[in-house]
Amino acid sequence: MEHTEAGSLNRKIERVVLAGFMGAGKSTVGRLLARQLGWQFFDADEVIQVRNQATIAEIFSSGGEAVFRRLEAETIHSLLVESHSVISLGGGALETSETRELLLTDPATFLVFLDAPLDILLQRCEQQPGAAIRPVLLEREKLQERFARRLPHFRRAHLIVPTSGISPTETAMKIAAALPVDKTIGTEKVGQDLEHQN
Ligand SMILES: Nc1ncnc2c1ncn2[C@@H]1O[C@H](COP(=O)(O)OP(=O)(O)OP(=O)(O)O)[C@@H](O)[C@H]1O
Ligand SMILES: O=C(O)C1=C[C@@H](O)[C@@H](O)[C@H](O)C1
Ligand SMILES: [Mg+2]
Repeated sequence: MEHTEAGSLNRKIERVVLAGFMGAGKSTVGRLLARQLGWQFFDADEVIQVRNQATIAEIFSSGGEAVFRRLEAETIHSLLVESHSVISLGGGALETSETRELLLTDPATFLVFLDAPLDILLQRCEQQPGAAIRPVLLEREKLQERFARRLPHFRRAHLIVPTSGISPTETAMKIAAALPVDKTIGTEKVGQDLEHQN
């Protein structure tokens, strides 16, 4: 596991956001992590579909990828007001630069990249129901290119968690253990307690 420089700063975290390619485990781990922390859970892909009353496949086929990316960016932006929440992104969300910068610079957001090699990710996706109609999975010849293009964005996350060979529960536990602590508040509290004693 690897913290980037920004990821090792102690600060008050209101939101954990999970990023990674399709099959990385964002939805599975996000749900488990939210339960562990007692926080709310949002899956950006689900929220997009509910708000637009259309499946992702329908949005791709009616408006193309560009329309989907705009709806996706708006949805993620709107979720960033929620506190005590775990938010799982779609696999391509960090390709939108505004989303990327927002998630990396918002002081209350902790961005986690769930990492695994492409062959393992594809095996996981194939085992899931609905694999046959997923727009990005269907464009086989472009997958390697998408993966390579996204990797540098993912690797800027505050925390990188390799997920091969471990379970979703273990992955969620590792993230919970690596969350920054809010030392500032702790110090103030200690200071206040001492003042009361004097
Ligand atoms: N260590 C692990 N962490 C997370 N998921 C794992 C792990 N090992 C195996 N898996 C499996 O991989 C699959 C990940 O699927 P999931 O839908 O959570 O991915 P996702 O990142 O949300 O993908 P998408 O971008 O398609 O929404 C699940 O079936 C999960 O059980
Ligand atoms: O990798 C991608 O580009 C995608 C991943 C899914 O989570 C969905 O957001 C959608 O199918 C696009
Ligand atoms: Mg998902």
